[in-house]
Amino acid sequence: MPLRSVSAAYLAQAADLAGNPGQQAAYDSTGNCVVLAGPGSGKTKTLVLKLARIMAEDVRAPRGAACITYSQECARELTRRLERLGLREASNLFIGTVHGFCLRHLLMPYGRLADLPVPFPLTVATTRQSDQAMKRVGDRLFGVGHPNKTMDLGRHRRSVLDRTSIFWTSEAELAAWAEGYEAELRRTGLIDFDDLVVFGQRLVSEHDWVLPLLQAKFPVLAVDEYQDLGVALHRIVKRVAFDGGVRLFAVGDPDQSIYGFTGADGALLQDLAERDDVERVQLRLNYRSAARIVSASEMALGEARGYRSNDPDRQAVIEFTQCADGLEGQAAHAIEEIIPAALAGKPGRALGDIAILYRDYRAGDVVAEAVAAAGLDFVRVDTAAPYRKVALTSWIEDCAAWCAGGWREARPQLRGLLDRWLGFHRARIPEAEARDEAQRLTQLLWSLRVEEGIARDFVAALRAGMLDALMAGEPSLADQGEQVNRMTAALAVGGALADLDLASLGGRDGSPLHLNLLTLHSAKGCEYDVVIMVGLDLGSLPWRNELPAARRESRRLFYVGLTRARDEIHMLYSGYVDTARGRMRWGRSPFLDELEARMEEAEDE
Ligand SMILES: Nc1ncnc2c1ncn2[C@@H]1O[C@H](COP(=O)(O)OP(=O)(O)OP(=O)(O)O)[C@@H](O)[C@H]1O
Repeated sequence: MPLRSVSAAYLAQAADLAGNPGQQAAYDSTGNCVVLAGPGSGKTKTLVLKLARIMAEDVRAPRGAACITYSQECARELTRRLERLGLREASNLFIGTVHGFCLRHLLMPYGRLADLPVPFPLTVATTRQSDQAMKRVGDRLFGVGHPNKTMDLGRHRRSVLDRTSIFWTSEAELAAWAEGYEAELRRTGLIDFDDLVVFGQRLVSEHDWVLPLLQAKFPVLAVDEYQDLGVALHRIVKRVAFDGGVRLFAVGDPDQSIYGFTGADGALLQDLAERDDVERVQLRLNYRSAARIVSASEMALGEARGYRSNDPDRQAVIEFTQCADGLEGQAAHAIEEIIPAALAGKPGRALGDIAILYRDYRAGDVVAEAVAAAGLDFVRVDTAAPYRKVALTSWIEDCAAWCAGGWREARPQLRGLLDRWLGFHRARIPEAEARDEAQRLTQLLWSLRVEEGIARDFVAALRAGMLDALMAGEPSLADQGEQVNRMTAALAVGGALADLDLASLGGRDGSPLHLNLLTLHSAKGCEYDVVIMVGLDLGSLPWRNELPAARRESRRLFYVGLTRARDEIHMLYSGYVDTARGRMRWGRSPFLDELEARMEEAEDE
C-alpha cells in the first residue's frame, strides 16, 4: 500500500535507519518483531518510526495501533517523539501506560459485558484511599504497628495471577492481606492500579470474544520498555498476539530491568524473542554515549555485551569523587564545581542537558534544597515531587506550553490537546457533542493565551472553565484528580511552586533551562550530556546485605544511571551513609570499586 501523508521529519529520521541493518530490519518487519538491544541503541527511535510507518501504510482509521509503555514519563517521551513525526494521540492511536490501556480499551468497553467482579462505574482509588485501605486491613489482620510491607503485597498481587495456585497460598499472610484489602476496596466501590492490569489480563484470557473486537480496533500493538512490564502484560501480549492475531512490535533490554521489586521480569522479553513466530532483532551500536562510557557501562554491568559507540573519537569524562559531608557535600560539589565546568565545557550546553540522579526521594530532598538555595531552576521527578506526572497533569502542562506561546508553532499541536481531552471521557461521546466540547476547549485555551502569566491563575481558570466538571463526572479519573489537586496546592501562595510562570509550567517536560533532578528509576529512557550520580555509598546503592537477586537489580540500576550520559559521568560518594541508627561507615559502593579496578585493568592492557 502506498505511503499516505507523512512529515518531512519522518522521512529524514527514517533515512537514519538505512545505515543500521538491525534498525532497518525491524523497520521493514512485516510480522511480529522483538528488538532486544542495549542502552542508546535506538530502540525507541525505531519503535516510533515503525509506528509512524504502520499508521501511514498498514492501517486505516478507525483501525489503528496501541503503544504501551511502563510509566507516564515514558509515555510522554513517546508522545513527544511521535508528535515530532507529525503523529498524535487519536481515537485510533493509543499512547500510554499499560494501566491506561487496560482501563480505557479493555475494562471500560468490555468489563461489564464480561461480568467481571469489579464495581461499575469503574472508580480508581486514589493513592491515599488505597494506602488507607491497606493499612486498615493490615492492622486488623496482624495488629497495629505490623511491618507495613505494601511493596511485597503489590508484588504478590501482580506476579501470582492464578489465585488457586500453590504460589498464591505459599505466602499465606500476603494472600490473606491481599484478599482482605481487595474486599475492602470493593466495599467502597473502588478498584486500584494493580486491579486494572490483573482484570485486563483476565478479560482477554477468559473471554475469547474480546480478541476479535480488540484486533478490529488495534491490529497492531507496540510495547516499549518491555522488560519492566510484568507478567500480567506478558500474558495479555501473548494472548492478543498469538491467539488474537494482533501484530506485535516490542522493544526492550533485560539488562535495564529495574522493577523486579514490583514483579517485572526481564526474562519475559527473552521468552517472547525466542518464539518461532517472532522476528528477533539485536542492535549493538550505541548512538548516545562516547566510547569510554559505553565500555565503562559494560564493566559496571559485569557482562560483555559487545556494544560499540557510534562516535568512537568523542571525548568523555568519567570521574569518581569522594566528598566530605555526605549528600550535602556531594550536592555542593555538583553545584559549585561540576555544573559550572560542564556548562562552560561545550557551547550551547544548558542546565537541561545535565541531570543529578539519586536513589530515592530522601536524597532528592537534600539535593533539591541545595539546588534551590543556589538559585538554580530545576525540575524534580520522584515521589516527593510536588505532583506526579499522570495523563491529566501532563495534559495541563502541555496546555500551558500551548498558551504560553506554543500555539504559534503548534508545539504542542492543538488537535492533540483536544483529542487527549476527549480521551479522558469514560464513554465515547457522540460526534456532535465531541465537536462541541472541542470547540469549547479551543475557546477556553484561546482565551488563556498570555505572553507572561502565572501558572496558578492558568490552572485555576482551566479547572473552573472545564476541568473540574470533567473530573466530577468521571470516576475513573479520581486518582488523577488527586494529582491535579496536588498541582494546585503546589502552585498556591506558600506552595513549592508558588512562583512558577506559565511558560515554566509548560516547559517542565524536557525544559532546556531547568536542571534535572531524578531518581535513577525515573531516569529510565532519558539522556543527558552530563550525568551526576550522588549517594554511591554502600547502604544506599546497593543497600547493605541485599540478597543476590536484589543486588543484581541494584547493579542494573547503577547501569541505567551510567548509560544515560552522552559525554560525562560523575560518581559522587562519601564513604558513609546516615541511617536511622546513626552514621554508618561502610565505605563507598562496591560497584565503584569494581568499576574503577576494571577500568584501570583495561587501561593497563
Ligand atoms: N540510526 C540512528 N542514527 C542516528 N542517531 C540515532 C539512530 N538511532 C538512534 N539514534 C539516537 O540515539 C539516541 C538513543 O536512541 P533511543 O533513545 O531511541 O535509544 P534506546 O535504545 O531507546 O535507549 P535506552 O534503552 O537507553 O532508553 C537518540 O538520541 C536517538 O536519536
